[in-house]
Amino acid sequence: MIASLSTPVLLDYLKKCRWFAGKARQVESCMVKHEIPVGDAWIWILEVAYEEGDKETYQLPVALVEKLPDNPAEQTLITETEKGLLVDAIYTDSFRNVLYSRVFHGDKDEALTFTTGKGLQIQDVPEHISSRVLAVDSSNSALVFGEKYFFKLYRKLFRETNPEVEMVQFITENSDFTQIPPFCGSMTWRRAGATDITLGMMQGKVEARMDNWSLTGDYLNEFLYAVPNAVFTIQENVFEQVALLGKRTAEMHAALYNPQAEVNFSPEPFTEGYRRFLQQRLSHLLNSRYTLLIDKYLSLDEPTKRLAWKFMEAKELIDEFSEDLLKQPLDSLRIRIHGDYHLGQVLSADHDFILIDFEGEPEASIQDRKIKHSPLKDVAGMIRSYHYAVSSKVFTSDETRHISPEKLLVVTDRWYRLMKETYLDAYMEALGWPHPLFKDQNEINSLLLYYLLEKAVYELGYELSYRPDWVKIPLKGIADVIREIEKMHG
Ligand SMILES: Nc1ncnc2c1ncn2[C@@H]1O[C@H](COP(=O)(O)OP(=O)(O)O)[C@@H](O)[C@H]1O
Ligand SMILES: O=P(O)(O)O[C@H]1O[C@H](CO)[C@@H](O[C@H]2O[C@H](CO)[C@@H](O)[C@H](O)[C@H]2O)[C@H](O)[C@H]1O
Repeated sequence: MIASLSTPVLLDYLKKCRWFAGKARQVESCMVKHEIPVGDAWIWILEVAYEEGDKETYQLPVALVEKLPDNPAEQTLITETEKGLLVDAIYTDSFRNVLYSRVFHGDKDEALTFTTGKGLQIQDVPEHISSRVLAVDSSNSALVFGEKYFFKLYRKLFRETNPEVEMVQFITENSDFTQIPPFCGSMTWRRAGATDITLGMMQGKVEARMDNWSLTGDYLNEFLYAVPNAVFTIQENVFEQVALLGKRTAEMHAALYNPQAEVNFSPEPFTEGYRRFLQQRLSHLLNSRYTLLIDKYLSLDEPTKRLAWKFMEAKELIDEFSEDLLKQPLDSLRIRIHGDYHLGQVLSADHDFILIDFEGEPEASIQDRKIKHSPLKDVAGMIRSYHYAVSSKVFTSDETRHISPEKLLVVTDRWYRLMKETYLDAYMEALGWPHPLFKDQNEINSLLLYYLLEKAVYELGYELSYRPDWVKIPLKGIADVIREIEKMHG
């Protein structure tokens, strides 16, 4: 061991890191479980045990240096030791150089296996590649090589191959879909008798102007500016962008629909087991959200309380809807999907969109993230995101502060419905009809409604925990689904 650090020292450091997910939990212990040599640095595998709940495993590359780099990031220095300054090795040139070189050569040793992907260009030899740490607000760390390659160093580790590596590699190697950054390589920790653990992945670097959440926010600013003058106007280019995203989404799903693929990626029917999974997941989500909502009820404002009541009162209706849907025969198909699809996962570059972050839904276990779903789950995710975009904008919009909430709701609902319709139409048109992924329009409608509900219920938990002011957004999404179900029941 190059240095032995106590729990308080490690914890003090971890708390400075954006990627450490345990900040709000009571830590019992934090220790270095493994030390893997990489050049003149080491990768530490940390195990964090909490007073309640499951342990977590994190990756922390470390190096000993004599002096810090100029303008060090806050997370550079871990601690001072007798042997020198212990730093996060991603901030040293030598560690980054070794990573790139080993990906480039597809190098292997006892512990680490590096692979080289199709997107890595043979002329980009390690000797000529510069590197830096990218400052992004992310749950992992991002390194850039030669301004051409983006290396994601996973921080929280799972005892499995990361779904992102599987997805990006599959799309790059088995389709001609070009709207994801191509797979360029990976880094895996391999031990006899244990499952592989993914430590990093390299992809092409995107020169993105912004993500689609910000872009949509800009469109919304223009839109809301006109609303006080009783003008409802959406520029044609906004429809074009939304339709383009629908098309790119369909192309991504077409790339993932591959009947010749091996079992990991081959399409599957709606089996009994999957239906049971869906039902259990929704019921688990609902129960945990009812509990959270009751806990936080008194802190909610009046309009949010009303929406919360609507949700609680609809419990029976929701249960019936999910039972009915999962009892009826479903002949659509399931494939691997993005799984955490929203406007923030879409980068805007060269007047087009690039889709990123295929790690799956943060709350789900790594096994659940690899379950095949109808691609309508992604479609529902993006539709919910348009609802979020317009709803969150009105909280902060100066232009609309004199408009009555009722009037504002009518206007924003109209904006959302137009975006939803445009996105869905473009998606269906690009996928082509009929398509084996969907049996008929009836199944599309029911499944979409189901996934919209599931997503909004998931979001309710996220907002109650992290952004209490936004709780009304998913609650309104749930209320919309309840209205649709009521309509179906006549
Ligand atoms: N291939 C890429 N090229 C350039 N920037 C990227 C690339 N992938 C991600 N990013 C940037 O890094 C940020 C974090 O990436 P993301 O995949 O969402 O990571 P995480 O799962 O760690 O949050 C993105 O919002 C984007 O700004
Ligand atoms: O991006 P992550 O993988 O961390 O996803 C989590 O955080 C998202 C917020 O950053 C959250 O997304 C929700 O808010 C978005 C706006 O901030 C909105 O576009 C999404 O539609 C909405 O779901 C996501 O749910 C959560 O898993």
